[in-house]
Amino acid sequence: MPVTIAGLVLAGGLSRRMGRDKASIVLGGETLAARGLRRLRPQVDLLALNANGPEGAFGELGVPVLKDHHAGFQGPLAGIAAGLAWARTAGAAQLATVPVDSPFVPEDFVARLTAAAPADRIAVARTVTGRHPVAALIPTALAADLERWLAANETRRVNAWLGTHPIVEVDFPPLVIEGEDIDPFINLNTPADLAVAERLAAIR
Ligand SMILES: Nc1nc2c(ncn2[C@@H]2O[C@H](COP(=O)(O)OP(=O)(O)OP(=O)(O)O)[C@@H](O)[C@H]2O)c(=O)[nH]1
Repeated sequence: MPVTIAGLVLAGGLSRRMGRDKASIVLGGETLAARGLRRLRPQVDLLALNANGPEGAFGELGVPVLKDHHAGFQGPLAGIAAGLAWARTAGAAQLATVPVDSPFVPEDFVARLTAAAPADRIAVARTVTGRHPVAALIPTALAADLERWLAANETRRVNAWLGTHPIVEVDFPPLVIEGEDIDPFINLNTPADLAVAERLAAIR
């Protein structure tokens, strides 16, 4: 039987450097939340958004909106924990996570990860700029392990938890746009990053 894969767009952060909620920023006529979901949808069997805004926000997107179980904006690991619990309950064997502020997630993101790693291993995307720890495919069997780890540890660094498991790093080539190499997991943290993405989205 094929493995059921759930997808999660991580949009639970505070967007302090951007100065406004990144998930609601419009790029190429759609919000980054809608864009992230649209790009991930064909790659997975079920889909959710992780966001910590007011109740009912993002309701128009038609996917479950998962809030962190851990109060106080504890970073993406809290969102991943909420996603793993949801995906496991829904019967998925693996959870693919992407950050909402990566608008060029490749069409073969999940396919490359599944091809490179057995279903019981964590697979993480890597490009020339290094590892992208929140662009990952994680067995849902690790849901309880992550909860225990969060309870037992102060740090919330994603790489700190990943380091407690064997990881398969999966290489992704650059996107070539107008002869320029672009990291497919480019991250929009600031208004300047957004200006670059607006230029790229207009071309692409
Ligand atoms: N669930 C959840 N996700 C988070 C949290 N903080 C960051 N993220 C997500 O983690 C990814 C990387 O986020 P960052 O850019 O480091 O943080 P941010 O809050 O979005 O932005 P800054 O406030 O500028 O650091 C994005 O997908 C965020 O939505 C959090 O407290 N909870």
